[in-house]
Amino acid sequence: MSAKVIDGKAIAETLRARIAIEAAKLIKDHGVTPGLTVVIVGDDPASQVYVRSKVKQTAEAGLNSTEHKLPADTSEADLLALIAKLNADPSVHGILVQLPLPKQIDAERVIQAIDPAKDVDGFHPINVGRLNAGLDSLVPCTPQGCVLLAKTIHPDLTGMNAVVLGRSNIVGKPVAALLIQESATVTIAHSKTRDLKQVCRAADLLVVAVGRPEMVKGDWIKPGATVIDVGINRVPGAEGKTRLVGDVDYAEAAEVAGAITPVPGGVGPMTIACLLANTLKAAALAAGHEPPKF
Ligand SMILES: Nc1nc(=O)c2c([nH]1)NC[C@@H]1CN(c3ccc(C(=O)N[C@@H](CCC(=O)O)C(=O)O)cc3)C=[N+]21
Repeated sequence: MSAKVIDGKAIAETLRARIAIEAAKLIKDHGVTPGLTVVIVGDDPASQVYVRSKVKQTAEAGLNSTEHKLPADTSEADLLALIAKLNADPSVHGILVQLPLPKQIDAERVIQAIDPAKDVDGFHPINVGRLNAGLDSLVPCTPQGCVLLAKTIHPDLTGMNAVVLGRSNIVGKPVAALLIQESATVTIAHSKTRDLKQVCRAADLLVVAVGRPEMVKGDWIKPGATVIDVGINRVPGAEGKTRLVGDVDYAEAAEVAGAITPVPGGVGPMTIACLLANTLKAAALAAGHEPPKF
Protein backbone atom coordinates (compact mmCIF):
# COMPACT_ATOMS: atom_id res chain seq x y z
CA MET A 1 0.00 0.00 0.00
CA SER A 2 1.14 3.53 -0.57
CA ALA A 3 -0.11 6.33 1.62
CA LYS A 4 -1.74 9.48 0.39
CA VAL A 5 0.71 12.35 0.85
CA ILE A 6 -0.82 15.26 2.78
CA ASP A 7 0.52 18.30 0.93
CA GLY A 8 1.06 20.78 3.75
CA LYS A 9 2.76 23.25 1.45
CA ALA A 10 -0.28 23.49 -0.83
CA ILE A 11 -2.78 23.46 2.05
CA ALA A 12 -0.81 26.24 3.78
CA GLU A 13 -0.78 28.27 0.55
CA THR A 14 -4.57 28.03 0.32
CA LEU A 15 -4.89 29.05 3.96
CA ARG A 16 -2.58 32.03 3.45
CA ALA A 17 -4.66 33.15 0.46
CA ARG A 18 -7.79 33.10 2.67
CA ILE A 19 -5.93 35.02 5.38
CA ALA A 20 -4.91 37.63 2.79
CA ILE A 21 -8.56 38.12 1.81
CA GLU A 22 -9.65 38.53 5.44
CA ALA A 23 -6.73 40.85 6.20
CA ALA A 24 -7.69 43.03 3.22
CA LYS A 25 -11.25 43.22 4.60
CA LEU A 26 -10.05 44.29 8.03
CA ILE A 27 -7.90 46.98 6.42
CA LYS A 28 -10.66 48.22 4.08
CA ASP A 29 -13.64 48.06 6.44
CA HIS A 30 -11.97 49.02 9.68
CA GLY A 31 -8.67 50.69 8.80
CA VAL A 32 -6.67 48.18 10.81
CA THR A 33 -3.59 46.50 9.30
CA PRO A 34 -2.61 43.44 11.35
CA GLY A 35 0.98 43.74 12.56
CA LEU A 36 3.34 40.93 13.60
CA THR A 37 6.63 41.57 15.38
CA VAL A 38 9.26 38.86 15.49
CA VAL A 39 12.06 39.11 18.03
CA ILE A 40 15.17 37.03 17.50
CA VAL A 41 18.06 36.97 19.96
CA GLY A 42 21.39 35.76 18.64
CA ASP A 43 22.36 34.49 15.23
CA ASP A 44 21.53 30.78 15.08
CA PRO A 45 21.41 30.26 11.27
CA ALA A 46 18.49 27.79 11.40
CA SER A 47 16.42 30.27 13.41
CA GLN A 48 17.19 32.99 10.90
CA VAL A 49 15.83 30.88 8.03
CA TYR A 50 12.52 30.45 9.87
CA VAL A 51 12.37 34.13 10.68
CA ARG A 52 13.03 35.12 7.09
CA SER A 53 10.23 32.94 5.67
CA LYS A 54 7.87 34.12 8.42
CA VAL A 55 8.59 37.77 7.60
CA LYS A 56 8.26 37.18 3.84
CA GLN A 57 4.96 35.31 4.07
CA THR A 58 3.56 37.86 6.50
CA ALA A 59 4.17 40.62 3.96
CA GLU A 60 2.71 38.51 1.11
CA ALA A 61 -0.54 38.10 3.07
CA GLY A 62 -0.77 41.89 3.42
CA LEU A 63 0.13 42.02 7.10
CA ASN A 64 2.68 44.41 8.52
CA SER A 65 5.77 42.78 9.86
CA THR A 66 8.68 44.09 11.83
CA GLU A 67 11.72 42.31 13.06
CA HIS A 68 13.96 42.97 16.06
CA LYS A 69 17.35 41.30 15.90
CA LEU A 70 19.18 41.46 19.21
CA PRO A 71 22.75 40.34 19.88
CA ALA A 72 23.34 36.90 21.44
CA ASP A 73 24.55 38.50 24.70
CA THR A 74 21.36 40.54 25.22
CA SER A 75 20.33 40.62 28.88
CA GLU A 76 16.97 39.39 30.08
CA ALA A 77 16.20 42.91 31.35
CA ASP A 78 16.78 44.41 27.90
CA LEU A 79 14.55 41.81 26.24
CA LEU A 80 11.82 42.39 28.85
CA ALA A 81 12.07 46.13 28.23
CA LEU A 82 11.55 45.59 24.49
CA ILE A 83 8.53 43.38 25.17
CA ALA A 84 7.02 46.06 27.43
CA LYS A 85 7.43 48.56 24.59
CA LEU A 86 5.80 46.18 22.08
CA ASN A 87 2.94 45.42 24.50
CA ALA A 88 2.21 49.16 24.65
CA ASP A 89 2.43 49.71 20.87
CA PRO A 90 -1.09 49.66 19.33
CA SER A 91 0.31 48.92 15.83
CA VAL A 92 1.71 45.61 17.13
CA HIS A 93 -0.99 42.91 17.33
CA GLY A 94 1.24 39.85 17.52
CA ILE A 95 4.57 39.30 19.27
CA LEU A 96 6.70 36.23 18.58
CA VAL A 97 9.94 35.75 20.48
CA GLN A 98 11.87 33.07 18.65
CA LEU A 99 12.79 30.09 20.82
CA PRO A 100 15.17 28.76 22.04
CA LEU A 101 16.65 31.80 23.79
CA PRO A 102 20.29 32.13 24.91
CA LYS A 103 20.89 30.64 28.35
CA GLN A 104 21.24 33.93 30.24
CA ILE A 105 17.53 34.54 29.51
CA ASP A 106 14.71 32.73 31.31
CA ALA A 107 12.31 31.84 28.47
CA GLU A 108 9.41 31.27 30.86
CA ARG A 109 9.75 34.79 32.27
CA VAL A 110 9.84 36.22 28.74
CA ILE A 111 6.74 34.31 27.64
CA GLN A 112 4.87 35.51 30.72
CA ALA A 113 5.82 39.12 29.95
CA ILE A 114 4.01 39.09 26.60
CA ASP A 115 0.49 40.52 26.67
CA PRO A 116 -1.72 37.38 26.32
CA ALA A 117 -3.80 39.25 23.71
CA LYS A 118 -0.64 39.58 21.57
CA ASP A 119 0.73 36.11 22.31
CA VAL A 120 0.42 34.68 18.77
CA ASP A 121 2.48 31.62 19.80
CA GLY A 122 -0.19 30.76 22.37
CA PHE A 123 2.49 29.95 24.95
CA HIS A 124 1.41 32.35 27.74
CA PRO A 125 -0.12 30.49 30.73
CA ILE A 126 -3.34 32.48 30.24
CA ASN A 127 -3.71 31.08 26.71
CA VAL A 128 -2.61 27.60 27.82
CA GLY A 129 -5.26 27.66 30.54
CA ARG A 130 -7.96 29.01 28.25
CA LEU A 131 -7.23 26.32 25.62
CA ASN A 132 -7.44 23.57 28.22
CA ALA A 133 -10.63 25.02 29.69
CA GLY A 134 -12.21 24.99 26.22
CA LEU A 135 -12.36 28.80 26.12
CA ASP A 136 -11.49 30.92 23.12
CA SER A 137 -7.75 31.63 23.02
CA LEU A 138 -4.73 32.15 20.82
CA VAL A 139 -3.84 28.54 19.98
CA PRO A 140 -0.22 27.41 19.40
CA CYS A 141 0.55 27.41 15.68
CA THR A 142 2.08 23.97 15.08
CA PRO A 143 -0.71 22.12 16.96
CA GLN A 144 -3.35 24.11 15.07
CA GLY A 145 -1.58 23.16 11.81
CA CYS A 146 -1.53 19.47 12.77
CA VAL A 147 -5.26 19.41 13.40
CA LEU A 148 -6.04 21.29 10.17
CA LEU A 149 -3.96 18.75 8.22
CA ALA A 150 -5.64 15.79 9.97
CA LYS A 151 -9.04 17.27 9.13
CA THR A 152 -8.23 17.30 5.41
CA ILE A 153 -8.34 13.48 5.70
CA HIS A 154 -10.96 13.15 8.48
CA PRO A 155 -13.23 16.21 8.52
CA ASP A 156 -14.82 14.79 11.68
CA LEU A 157 -12.37 13.44 14.28
CA THR A 158 -15.13 12.40 16.70
CA GLY A 159 -14.38 9.12 18.44
CA MET A 160 -11.13 8.46 16.59
CA ASN A 161 -8.26 6.90 18.53
CA ALA A 162 -5.62 9.60 18.43
CA VAL A 163 -2.17 9.03 19.86
CA VAL A 164 0.13 11.99 20.42
CA LEU A 165 3.73 10.90 20.76
CA GLY A 166 5.49 13.68 22.69
CA ARG A 167 4.44 15.76 25.70
CA SER A 168 6.09 19.15 25.17
CA ASN A 169 4.37 22.39 26.08
CA ILE A 170 4.80 23.70 22.53
CA VAL A 171 3.38 20.72 20.58
CA GLY A 172 2.40 17.52 22.41
CA LYS A 173 0.20 18.94 25.16
CA PRO A 174 -1.61 21.58 23.06
CA VAL A 175 -2.18 19.15 20.16
CA ALA A 176 -3.78 16.76 22.66
CA ALA A 177 -5.98 19.58 24.02
CA LEU A 178 -7.16 20.44 20.50
CA LEU A 179 -7.89 16.79 19.66
CA ILE A 180 -9.94 16.44 22.84
CA GLN A 181 -11.90 19.49 21.73
CA GLU A 182 -12.50 17.68 18.41
CA SER A 183 -13.98 14.78 20.43
CA ALA A 184 -11.17 12.35 19.59
CA THR A 185 -10.12 9.75 22.17
CA VAL A 186 -6.64 10.96 23.03
CA THR A 187 -3.62 9.14 24.42
CA ILE A 188 -0.45 11.07 25.16
CA ALA A 189 2.55 8.77 24.85
CA HIS A 190 6.21 9.61 25.47
CA SER A 191 9.66 8.14 26.04
CA LYS A 192 8.61 6.53 29.33
CA THR A 193 5.43 4.94 27.97
CA ARG A 194 5.34 1.13 28.31
CA ASP A 195 4.95 -0.82 25.07
CA LEU A 196 5.29 2.40 23.12
CA LYS A 197 5.18 0.64 19.76
CA GLN A 198 1.93 -1.15 20.60
CA VAL A 199 0.36 2.08 21.87
CA CYS A 200 1.23 3.80 18.59
CA ARG A 201 -0.07 0.83 16.61
CA ALA A 202 -3.51 1.35 18.13
CA ALA A 203 -3.77 4.86 16.67
CA ASP A 204 -6.10 5.81 13.82
CA LEU A 205 -4.43 9.21 13.99
CA LEU A 206 -0.80 9.35 15.08
CA VAL A 207 0.80 12.74 15.75
CA VAL A 208 4.55 12.49 16.34
CA ALA A 209 6.48 15.31 18.01
CA VAL A 210 9.50 13.86 19.78
CA GLY A 211 12.46 15.47 17.99
CA ARG A 212 14.19 12.15 17.26
CA PRO A 213 15.02 11.58 13.62
CA GLU A 214 13.06 8.69 12.03
CA MET A 215 12.21 7.10 15.38
CA VAL A 216 8.78 5.83 14.35
CA LYS A 217 9.12 2.81 12.05
CA GLY A 218 6.64 1.18 9.69
CA ASP A 219 5.65 -1.51 12.20
CA TRP A 220 4.64 1.19 14.75
CA ILE A 221 1.78 2.23 12.49
CA LYS A 222 -1.69 0.72 12.13
CA PRO A 223 -2.37 -0.09 8.47
CA GLY A 224 -4.41 2.74 6.98
CA ALA A 225 -3.73 5.19 9.84
CA THR A 226 -3.17 8.92 9.33
CA VAL A 227 0.31 10.04 10.40
CA ILE A 228 1.19 13.66 11.17
CA ASP A 229 4.96 14.11 11.50
CA VAL A 230 5.94 17.27 13.40
CA GLY A 231 9.68 16.54 13.48
CA ILE A 232 12.17 18.65 11.55
CA ASN A 233 15.63 17.13 12.00
CA ARG A 234 18.70 18.05 10.03
CA VAL A 235 20.83 14.91 9.50
CA PRO A 236 23.95 14.17 7.43
CA GLY A 237 23.03 13.38 3.83
CA ALA A 238 24.84 12.46 0.64
CA GLU A 239 28.05 14.22 -0.46
CA GLY A 240 28.65 15.94 2.86
CA LYS A 241 25.35 17.81 2.64
CA THR A 242 22.56 17.75 5.20
CA ARG A 243 18.94 16.77 4.65
CA LEU A 244 15.73 17.23 6.60
CA VAL A 245 13.93 14.22 8.04
CA GLY A 246 10.95 13.91 10.34
CA ASP A 247 10.45 11.91 13.52
CA VAL A 248 8.86 9.20 11.35
CA ASP A 249 10.74 6.87 9.01
CA TYR A 250 8.89 8.17 5.97
CA ALA A 251 9.82 5.43 3.47
CA GLU A 252 8.63 2.69 5.83
CA ALA A 253 5.59 4.56 7.14
CA ALA A 254 4.33 5.45 3.67
CA GLU A 255 4.03 1.71 2.94
CA VAL A 256 1.68 1.19 5.90
CA ALA A 257 -0.17 4.43 6.60
CA GLY A 258 -3.32 5.58 4.82
CA ALA A 259 -2.12 9.19 4.75
CA ILE A 260 1.08 10.89 5.89
CA THR A 261 2.65 14.35 6.04
CA PRO A 262 6.09 14.71 4.41
CA VAL A 263 9.09 16.58 5.86
CA PRO A 264 9.69 19.17 4.55
CA GLY A 265 6.37 20.30 3.08
CA GLY A 266 4.05 19.01 5.82
CA VAL A 267 3.48 20.60 9.20
CA GLY A 268 6.20 23.30 8.85
CA PRO A 269 4.41 25.49 6.30
CA MET A 270 1.16 25.16 8.28
CA THR A 271 2.90 26.53 11.38
CA ILE A 272 3.66 29.77 9.59
CA ALA A 273 0.18 30.02 8.05
CA CYS A 274 -1.38 29.57 11.50
CA LEU A 275 0.91 32.28 12.88
CA LEU A 276 -0.56 34.67 10.31
CA ALA A 277 -4.07 33.50 11.20
CA ASN A 278 -3.36 34.21 14.89
CA THR A 279 -2.00 37.67 14.07
CA LEU A 280 -5.16 38.45 12.09
CA LYS A 281 -7.30 37.17 14.97
CA ALA A 282 -5.40 39.26 17.53
CA ALA A 283 -5.76 42.35 15.34
CA ALA A 284 -9.50 41.85 14.80
CA LEU A 285 -10.11 41.31 18.53
CA ALA A 286 -8.00 44.36 19.44
CA ALA A 287 -10.17 46.44 17.12
CA GLY A 288 -13.36 45.02 18.64
CA HIS A 289 -14.36 42.94 15.60
CA GLU A 290 -15.36 39.31 15.23
CA PRO A 291 -12.26 37.42 14.04
CA PRO A 292 -12.56 35.19 10.94
CA LYS A 293 -12.52 31.39 11.48
CA PHE A 294 -10.25 29.12 9.47
N1 LIG B 1 8.46 31.24 19.41
C1 LIG B 1 8.64 30.33 18.46
N2 LIG B 1 7.60 29.95 17.72
C2 LIG B 1 7.76 29.03 16.72
O1 LIG B 1 6.78 28.65 16.04
C3 LIG B 1 9.08 28.50 16.48
C4 LIG B 1 10.12 28.95 17.29
N3 LIG B 1 9.87 29.85 18.27
N4 LIG B 1 11.37 28.48 17.12
C5 LIG B 1 11.70 27.58 16.03
C6 LIG B 1 10.52 26.71 15.67
C7 LIG B 1 10.63 26.02 14.34
N5 LIG B 1 9.54 26.54 13.54
C8 LIG B 1 9.33 26.24 12.20
C9 LIG B 1 8.33 26.80 11.45
C10 LIG B 1 8.18 26.51 10.11
C11 LIG B 1 9.05 25.65 9.49
C12 LIG B 1 8.90 25.37 8.03
O2 LIG B 1 8.11 25.99 7.35
N6 LIG B 1 9.68 24.41 7.49
C13 LIG B 1 9.62 24.07 6.07
C14 LIG B 1 10.95 24.17 5.40
C15 LIG B 1 12.14 23.80 6.26
C16 LIG B 1 13.50 24.00 5.59
O3 LIG B 1 13.62 23.77 4.37
O4 LIG B 1 14.44 24.37 6.31
C17 LIG B 1 9.00 22.69 5.91
O5 LIG B 1 8.91 21.96 6.89
O6 LIG B 1 8.60 22.37 4.79
C18 LIG B 1 10.03 25.05 10.22
C19 LIG B 1 10.17 25.34 11.55
C20 LIG B 1 8.84 27.44 14.27
N7 LIG B 1 9.33 27.56 15.50
